[in-house]
Amino acid sequence: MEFKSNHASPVLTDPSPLNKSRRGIHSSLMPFSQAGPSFSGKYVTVTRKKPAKLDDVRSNGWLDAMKSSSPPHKKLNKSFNSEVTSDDSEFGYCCWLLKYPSALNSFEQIISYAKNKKIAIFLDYDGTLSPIVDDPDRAIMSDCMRSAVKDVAKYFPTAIISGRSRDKVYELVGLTELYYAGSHGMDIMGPVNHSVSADHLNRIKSTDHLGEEGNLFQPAREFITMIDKVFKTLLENTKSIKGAKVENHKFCASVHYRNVEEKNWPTIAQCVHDILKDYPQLHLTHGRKVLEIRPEIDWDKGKAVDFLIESLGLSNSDGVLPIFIGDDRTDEDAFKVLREGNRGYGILVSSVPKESNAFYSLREPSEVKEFLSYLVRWKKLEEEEAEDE
Ligand SMILES: O=P(O)(O)OC[C@H]1O[C@H](O[C@H]2O[C@H](CO)[C@@H](O)[C@H](O)[C@H]2O)[C@H](O)[C@@H](O)[C@@H]1O
Repeated sequence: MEFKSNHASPVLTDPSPLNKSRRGIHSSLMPFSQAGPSFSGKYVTVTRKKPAKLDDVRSNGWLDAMKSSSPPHKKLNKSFNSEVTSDDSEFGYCCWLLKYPSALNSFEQIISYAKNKKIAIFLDYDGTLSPIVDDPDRAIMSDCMRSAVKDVAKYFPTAIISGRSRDKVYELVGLTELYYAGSHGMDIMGPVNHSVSADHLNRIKSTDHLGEEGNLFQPAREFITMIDKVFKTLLENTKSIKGAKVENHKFCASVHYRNVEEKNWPTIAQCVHDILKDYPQLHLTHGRKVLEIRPEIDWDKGKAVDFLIESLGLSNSDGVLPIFIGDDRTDEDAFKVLREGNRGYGILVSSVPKESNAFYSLREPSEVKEFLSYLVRWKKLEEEEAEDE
């Protein structure tokens, strides 16, 4: 079955830059002219920055990228609900499942491949362990999810790799038995007891939230001051845009537009563009209704997965099966690393069809919880059987 077509395709193709060659926002995409005040004739006229024609922005794909960056809210779906629409989208989803089968329905297959292998679990936070909500500060993980993650970490080395700051994600998850990587993997606290190759020069010994010794790896250390400055400027420049929210993740900064009226999205884009113009050492990535400014270094969630696998002493082995579960564009880097090396499974969490480097899919965080519980049950059983033998 062909999923991609120009019309009425069930698949949301992703027009945003997943690859590094399309980083940043070209100035032609911006809504305002860059010219300053001009003076003419006998009257002094100040040329106001003019909003660009929406059509220009649209034809360049910028607004499309912003729009397609997250599925619509459930509450919106309801208000526009019609049986035909929901049947159509359900059909589209079922077709999509042929390409990205449900990890729950494919569980037997996954564990048959995992037999005699050591599974390592990598989890994204927002949209994977917690549902997507309007206010990023209210993205709370349920108690059942917390206990599912806690259980899985008893049996498998488990790490959370989030776009949020490491401190923030630890605060939200609150489990001491995991490894945490914040800022899209630019801030990793890994285990200390395994040797890591010498090229990871930014690795230093440190203590974790419990005061335990760990290996702290921060490849973008020199950007901390710059990101803080960028965060403050963004805060100032977006303060008049209703609904805009800026976050400082220490090694990257985010500008949320989920709660901003669509007509103001070009203004958000302008603010981000202005920053990128001033800081060529930074670049843009897209998340779910969020623009993120990151250091221009060769590091992402995929590299973070590799780093953690090595830190855990699990690299260089056919006996390891890494599984990464995530929901947004930044998770694609990790899916890609696992797919390219044929090393493990990426599982995309999505309730709508979209192109991905993942192998399997789960519809929403509740299915993630179920999948983690399946893994625990299977492992327990395997251990009990081994004891009986
Ligand atoms: O890598 P993640 O753990 O998935 O973090 C990615 C971003 O997550 C947060 O934003 C997203 O979730 C919010 C709460 O549900 C939602 O309001 C927002 O629209 C989403 O983009 C976080 O606030 C971002 O800073 C992270 O980069």
